[in-house]
This record gives sequence, structure tokens and C-alpha cells, in this order.
Amino acid sequence: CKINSTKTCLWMEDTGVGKSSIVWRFVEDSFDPNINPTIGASFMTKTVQHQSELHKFLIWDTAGQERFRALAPMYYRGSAAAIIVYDITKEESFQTLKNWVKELRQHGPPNIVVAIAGNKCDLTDAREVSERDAKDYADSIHAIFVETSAKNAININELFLEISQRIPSMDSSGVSAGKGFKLRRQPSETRRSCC
Ligand SMILES: Nc1nc2c(ncn2[C@@H]2O[C@H](COP(=O)(O)OP(=O)(O)OP(=O)(O)O)[C@@H](O)[C@H]2O)c(=O)[nH]1
Repeated sequence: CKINSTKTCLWMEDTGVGKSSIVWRFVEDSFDPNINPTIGASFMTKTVQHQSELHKFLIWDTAGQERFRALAPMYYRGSAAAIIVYDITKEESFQTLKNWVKELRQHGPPNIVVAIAGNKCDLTDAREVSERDAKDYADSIHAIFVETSAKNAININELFLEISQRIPSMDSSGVSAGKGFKLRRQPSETRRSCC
């Protein structure tokens, strides 16, 4: 197998949208309803096989609390992808996400792959952000979009799979193999509808 090395940064302004829970679900396939807020940032890795390639994710899970906001550039600089997470039951978290997209566009790496995850899609009765509005916004900025539930393990693996498909191949030392970066607009065949 060829090894692709990817650095992924997970971040979003609001605390409690479920960033750490998404990482835990992806890396450990577990969910803790009493998970503690992240302090500073935490780091985890996971290697997944896709067709003939092994893809290693190096994941920085950044803290959403206001007092840690200034640290975000340390993690998104040099990242191949950023996942911005909002909570579908909090309209405000979707609005503030747009500020992070702007910051990323202005100060992040030029070809960074942006993925937007609308988390907690198991809480349909409390929904404040429509899937259509979020998808339209993601399309307008050429970002990956999925609704996820870390609690019910919906679309978590699919999210990372789509990211790995959009990131240019790298050799085992982490150097880009020189393939042009192409946006793939087709939705993943494996993605599930959230509700
Ligand atoms: N119902 C539901 N609850 C979730 C889901 N994901 C996370 N939660 C809950 O939301 C709360 C916050 O989750 P975290 O993963 O700590 O959120 P975070 O964005 O990492 O928060 P910070 O570390 O403060 O930035 C916890 O009580 C989780 O159990 C989900 O998919 N569905």
C-alpha cells in the first residue's frame, strides 16, 4: 500500500458543537455524553485504507472556547484540510462558522480543503439550521458538506473519506507527489442521509 500523510485540523469558534466527539467517534468508535471541553488542543492519529492506499490522518482537535481562539492559526497553517463544525440545533453556530471560513480564506494555506460538518443531526426536533441552506452555502465556497452525528455514528467515516479523496497524494515523507489539486464536486457514494 502507498501511504498518504495528511494533516487535518478540526476547529470552530463555538464550544460544545461536538468537535472532540467527532474525533473520538472516528478514532475510537466511541461516544462520551460527559466529554470534557478541550483545553488548548489535543492530537490524535488514525490510518484508514481506501482502495490501494493507506491514509494517515494527523488530527488537531482545537478548543472552541473564546480564550483559546488566538491559537487557531497555529493549527490551520500547514494543514491540508480543515473541518469546521457547527451544531444544527444552534443557528448562531452556523452564522459564526462563516467568519471562520473568511479567516481561513485570508490567512490559511491557499489550497486547504474545507469541510463543513453540521453535527448533532440526531437532534432533529431541535433543528435550527436547514440542511438545504447549509449545503447551498458549502457549495458556494466549494466546501465538502455533511450532516453528522457523533452520537449515532452517522457520516463520520464518510466525512474523512471525502477529505482524503480531495487531498493531493503525498509520498510517505509527506511530500506532495505533484498531482494537481482538483476539487471533486460529486457527493460521496457512501454518504448516508442523516435523518
Ligand atoms: N446529541 C448529540 N450530542 C452530541 C453530539 N456530539 C457531541 N455531543 C455532545 O455535545 C457536548 C459537547 O461535545 P464536545 O465534543 O465536547 O464539543 P467540542 O466542540 O469539542 O467542545 P470544546 O472542546 O469546548 O470546543 C457533549 O455533551 C457531547 O456529548 C451528537 O452528535 N449528538
